Amino acid sequence: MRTSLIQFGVDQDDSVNTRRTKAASLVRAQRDADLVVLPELWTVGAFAFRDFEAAAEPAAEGPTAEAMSAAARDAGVWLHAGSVVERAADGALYNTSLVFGPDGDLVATYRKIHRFGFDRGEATLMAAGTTPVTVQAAGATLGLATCYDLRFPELFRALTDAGAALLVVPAGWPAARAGHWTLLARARAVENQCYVLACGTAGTHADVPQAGRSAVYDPWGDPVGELPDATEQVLTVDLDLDRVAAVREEFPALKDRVL
Ligand SMILES: O=C(O)CCC(=O)C(=O)O
Repeated sequence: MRTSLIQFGVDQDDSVNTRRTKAASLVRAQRDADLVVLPELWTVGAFAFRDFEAAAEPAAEGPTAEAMSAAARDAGVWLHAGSVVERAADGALYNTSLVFGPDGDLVATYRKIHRFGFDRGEATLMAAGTTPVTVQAAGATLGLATCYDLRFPELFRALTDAGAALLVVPAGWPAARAGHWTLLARARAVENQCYVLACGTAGTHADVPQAGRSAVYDPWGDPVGELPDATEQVLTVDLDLDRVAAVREEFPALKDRVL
């Protein structure tokens, strides 16, 4: 399976519409991939809190879903379109990931469970999701998580228990803690014996320099592709899905769980 992680940059001189057009054209350029991934909250910027209200949209029928559905269909790829600021029917905001099939159908949504910011930012502006989500896509079971979720290994264990072989983590992770981003993503791969696809954001937005450093770790924890910095670029990697079962058979640590 070929995956392309688009380390997209949120240019705040652009309108949300322009960002959508740019992201859609980057997705359309990934026709050779089976699964394409975009980062967290790229329509607005994960740290552009003041813009969340204005950028909020319905998850399934909003303009981002429409643009990403068309881009997935045109490219003929499975698309994890990162996340949007979802406005739910009751008016609450969620940080919601969207996954589309190659026919453009929305096949999964995931509301970020762990909100970042302690007593400010996302943690006060958005409601928390409650449900771990897995979805069949591109011949594998994907487990969905978003950015700060990476610090909570119990979510990833639940996704692994639900059959995930690929843990997909779009993020807007700050450069200030770039070491944690790569360490934790790799740890999630090692402890769950899964591929981890960690798709970061490029550049700087809302005065927060981004870590970038998108990476794919295999079920042994080895990096199979890593971007070295936070420039806007695409990381394309071929995955051997049989490697998940092979690693679990060769080193069956998951079977020794007690709790
Ligand atoms: O945990 C961190 O250090 C960063 C998390 C974050 O930026 C987010 O979830 O938006």
